[in-house]
Amino acid sequence: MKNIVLIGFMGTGKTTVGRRLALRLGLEFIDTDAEIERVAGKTIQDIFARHGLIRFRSEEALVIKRLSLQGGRVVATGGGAVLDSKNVDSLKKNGVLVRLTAPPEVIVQRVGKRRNRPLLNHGGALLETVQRLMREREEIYGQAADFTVDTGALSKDETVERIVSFLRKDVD
Ligand SMILES: Nc1ncnc2c1ncn2[C@@H]1O[C@H](COP(=O)(O)OP(=O)(O)O)[C@@H](O)[C@H]1O
Ligand SMILES: O=C(O)C1=C[C@@H](OP(=O)(O)O)[C@@H](O)[C@H](O)C1
Ligand SMILES: [Mg+2]
Repeated sequence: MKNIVLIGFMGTGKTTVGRRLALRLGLEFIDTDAEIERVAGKTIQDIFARHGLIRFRSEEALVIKRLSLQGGRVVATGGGAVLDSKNVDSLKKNGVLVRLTAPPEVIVQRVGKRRNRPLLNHGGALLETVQRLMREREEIYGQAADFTVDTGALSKDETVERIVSFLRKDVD
């Protein structure tokens, strides 16, 4: 069985929905950010602050390469994971890629509570930063995705059920 891989922008719900989806399907859950933190023994914020973005991306690529060797799990990626086409190739070899989206205003609400995403923490206007990054990444997410769920007006469990029905159709 392939992995079910959640991709998409920060705050679309990859980590939260991924964990629920794994429970729902009785599969193991893995979050690439949590795995990077475990391997490095540091938080994502620390890795960015001490070593920078490029080092974070290389840790992320290593984690993705390794986890793509195994199937049958739900994988939540970090929002920038698919910016590197090598990561997309690794994830696609052994996984179906489900993209989560949400409007920028919803993203701002969701990430607003906990400012633990270094790329959104530079002190500028949050909505504008989200809109700009989203525009820059839109095409890449769209090309990588096998299926897209707009989570903007959905609860977490409704999002899970959309993914489950897509997977059922995919198997038939
Ligand atoms: N309908 C929804 N779907 C997914 N997440 C939601 C939803 N409504 C609120 N959230 C909240 O949005 C926040 C960001 O979710 P998270 O899973 O960390 O996103 P990501 O991993 O894509 O950055 C969490 O606090 C989550 O509980
Ligand atoms: O979009 C990005 O470049 C990032 C998204 C984050 O993960 P989430 O999408 O789970 O917030 C995390 O990997 C890091 O802060 C970089
Ligand atoms: Mg996440």
